[in-house]
Amino acid sequence: MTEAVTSSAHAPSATRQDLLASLDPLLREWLPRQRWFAGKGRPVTGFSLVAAAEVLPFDANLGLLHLLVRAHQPPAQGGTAHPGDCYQLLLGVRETLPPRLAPALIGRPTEGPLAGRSVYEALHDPRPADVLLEAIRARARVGALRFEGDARQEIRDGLIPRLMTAEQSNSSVVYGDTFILKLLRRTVPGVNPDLELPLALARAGCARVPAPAGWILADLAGDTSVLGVLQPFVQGAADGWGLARGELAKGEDFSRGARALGRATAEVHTALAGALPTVTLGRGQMEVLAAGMTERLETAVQAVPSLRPYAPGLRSAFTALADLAGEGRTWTAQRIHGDLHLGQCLRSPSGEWTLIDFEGEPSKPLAERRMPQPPARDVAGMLRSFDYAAHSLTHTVPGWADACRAAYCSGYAEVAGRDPRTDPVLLRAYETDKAVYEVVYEARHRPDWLPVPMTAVRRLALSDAS
Ligand SMILES: Nc1ncnc2c1ncn2[C@@H]1O[C@H](COP(=O)(O)OP(=O)(O)O)[C@@H](O)[C@H]1O
Ligand SMILES: O=P(O)(O)O[C@H]1O[C@H](CO)[C@@H](O[C@H]2O[C@H](CO)[C@@H](O)[C@H](O)[C@H]2O)[C@H](O)[C@H]1O
Repeated sequence: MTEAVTSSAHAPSATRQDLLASLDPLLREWLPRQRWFAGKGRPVTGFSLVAAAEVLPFDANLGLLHLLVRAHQPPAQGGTAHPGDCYQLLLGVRETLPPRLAPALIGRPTEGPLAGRSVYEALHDPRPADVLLEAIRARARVGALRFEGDARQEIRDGLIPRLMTAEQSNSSVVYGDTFILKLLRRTVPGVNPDLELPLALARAGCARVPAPAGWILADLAGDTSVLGVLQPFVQGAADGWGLARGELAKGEDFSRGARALGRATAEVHTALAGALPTVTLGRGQMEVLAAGMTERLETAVQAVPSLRPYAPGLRSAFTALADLAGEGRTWTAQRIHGDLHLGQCLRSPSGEWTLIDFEGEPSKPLAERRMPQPPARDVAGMLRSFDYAAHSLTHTVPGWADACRAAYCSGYAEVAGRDPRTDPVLLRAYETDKAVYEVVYEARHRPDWLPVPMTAVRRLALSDAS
């Protein structure tokens, strides 16, 4: 198997174009239906091939084709022209598809090099999924693909792969409940925080984040893109979102869990501040930050008109922050998680919290996601999440979210030595920014959920941190 993954390379360009031409009609239909497709609502007008590698050359009724494909789409309304997002596709190729893989079928090309064969989503199939882990173990190189790993973590063979079925922005395969490989679907060249930050935390000895055991890179035109990260699987873990809602559904308090989560968040922040550069943000930078929040609000109001009546109140959260900066206040910024919510926190059966998914907001450029930011941004994300949990159930317990929010901040303060609530203007600005983001997110992806962030919008528009 190792031999197979190391022996192939880029297909010659004429063949690559044939390959893409034969897949084009299938992908036009299939790609926009995927949960992780970022360009929903705009037609795909064509594809170009960024890279192609036969990770498993077609033989004995099975092949694994690795493609990086750019999907061309017209710009979003009011947006500027864009070369199109690049997606990572792992395509299985078989002469005949066994019935168990029927749901994974993408289609059967009618012409070109794959004519008459079944092309399917390879991650559903244990055999090609196994080849990826083998390639990491073997530190293989296939065309532009580079499979690497941490020599100190043993990856034993024989781990049975299964594709995660959870709603995700990417795709993950669990190997024998020992490792989990996340394959990033929308790929961008450059250092990806989903690998960068867990590696930095592992080096700093922070055990709150699973230490990367392997990773998959692509070297393209002088730039490297991160395509996948393999991490230890937290066995028997439950995520904070399910746990918090479970307690609330039973009428139970979740403040002990929230306090422990606050401590875990502060541990990660402290480790990141020690491992990577921190900067001081003064008037200029904070005014830019507040202006960015205001701009996002204006865009959100255009996209979701029901925000309009609350816009002045929401805007005041951002002007209050700019005013404070104008008075000479400074803030320390550092690398943070960037998209922290209850769903990114896993509790092991022994009660330890782990934080996952350091990708940041995937829709933002890498440079922006990698910028140091005040840690209050992550704290605000978690505070929003407790509020989300409280409003996502039909019956609620009065004061439940407030108790969680207070406990989380207290736990954070116990470790960090500073309570996020002592900076209410910054916290309100970040909470408001997040709630506005959530309104747009829900309007686009889960319209039934829109009332949840809208409740917060009404509260935040009326609140005053001073
Ligand atoms: N190390 C891990 N151990 C156990 N489960 C994990 C681990 N990492 C991720 N998961 C599970 O996989 C899901 C998706 O992972 P995540 O990194 O959030 O992917 P995405 O960016 O695609 O949303 C998580 O919600 C969690 O249930
Ligand atoms: O997990 P992702 O990185 O894909 O984050 C996106 O989807 C989240 C929903 O799955 C969304 O989070 C919002 O809903 C959560 C409950 O489902 C809640 O815990 C969060 O607090 C709330 O923001 C997230 O905003 C979005 O970026």
